[in-house]
Amino acid sequence: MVNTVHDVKIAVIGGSGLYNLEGLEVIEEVNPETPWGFASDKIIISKTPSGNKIAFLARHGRGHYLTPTEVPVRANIAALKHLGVEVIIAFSAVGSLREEIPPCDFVLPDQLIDRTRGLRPSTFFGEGVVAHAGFAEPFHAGLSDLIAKHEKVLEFGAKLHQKKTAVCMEGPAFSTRAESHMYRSWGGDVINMSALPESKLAREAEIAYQMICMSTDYDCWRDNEEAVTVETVMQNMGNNGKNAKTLLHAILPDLEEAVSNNTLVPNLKGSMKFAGMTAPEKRNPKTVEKLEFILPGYYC
Ligand SMILES: CSC[C@H]1O[C@H](OP(=O)(O)O)[C@H](O)[C@@H]1O
Ligand SMILES: Nc1ncnc2[nH]cnc12
Repeated sequence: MVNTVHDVKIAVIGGSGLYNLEGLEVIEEVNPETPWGFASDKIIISKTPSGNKIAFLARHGRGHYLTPTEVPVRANIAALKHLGVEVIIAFSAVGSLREEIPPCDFVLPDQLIDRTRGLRPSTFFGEGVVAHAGFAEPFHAGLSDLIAKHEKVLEFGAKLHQKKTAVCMEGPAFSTRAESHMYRSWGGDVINMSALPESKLAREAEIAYQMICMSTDYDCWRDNEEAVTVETVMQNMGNNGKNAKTLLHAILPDLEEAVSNNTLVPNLKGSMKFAGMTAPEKRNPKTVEKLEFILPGYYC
């Protein structure tokens, strides 16, 4: 039941300090109702320089009125999937847990540690349809490589790091110093409050998902230094926001080509077809109907 009227294959999710995409012609704003409710805000559909469509969604809403815990992530991912989205580039402001990732550097994590507290619905399944998505590699290696090729466009001396581990905490208060040290001892490189369940739900919806983390602070593990504040985060988001837009414009041609030729590896299409466990006669018809919105024909 992919929405052929819209047929938008690429989406961008903007986080703290990134509430729009500049430099692209806006075509329309849509707000589809999903079986999991409405998205954080209207989804803005724009035209790329090559004439393709691209969707933008502000994770916390434009004006930032949703805490990380309150973001309706299932509705966000379902709404994007329903528009036809196959690829999500998700931006996030993160704290750095490593000396070598100063504020303004960008990070493409390939691993993730879940420190959310079970307050966020984190699956489209349950209620009579059981399925288990593979999540050993929580981000998309092909997308990460495609993005990393464009590191040179970053300004303000920013570097781009690949193959790092993100920690996703519940928030909204920041970590204690003890927690920050613990995350470092676990191998965490950056920390945010948004990578989960966004990445997991994208995987369940068979959407290739890569988060672009933008370092804004050193969290609070540097013992004699001031701990992270919203003020520090937003100060650094000035430069980060500019770099985010520059990077996005730089990767678009390659991304559009990869999506239209279906060359992104791994190819997630069809991956959920064989993830289901529930016998057809035992499936709850109401849940089956909801799942038709994102994975049409898979469980009916
Ligand atoms: C404003 S600092 C904490 C806040 O910033 C990040 O948001 P996003 O990932 O949407 O850029 C982090 O995850 C927290 O939600
Ligand atoms: N230090 C931090 N902890 C969690 N989320 C963040 N987002 C930006 N900086 C952060």
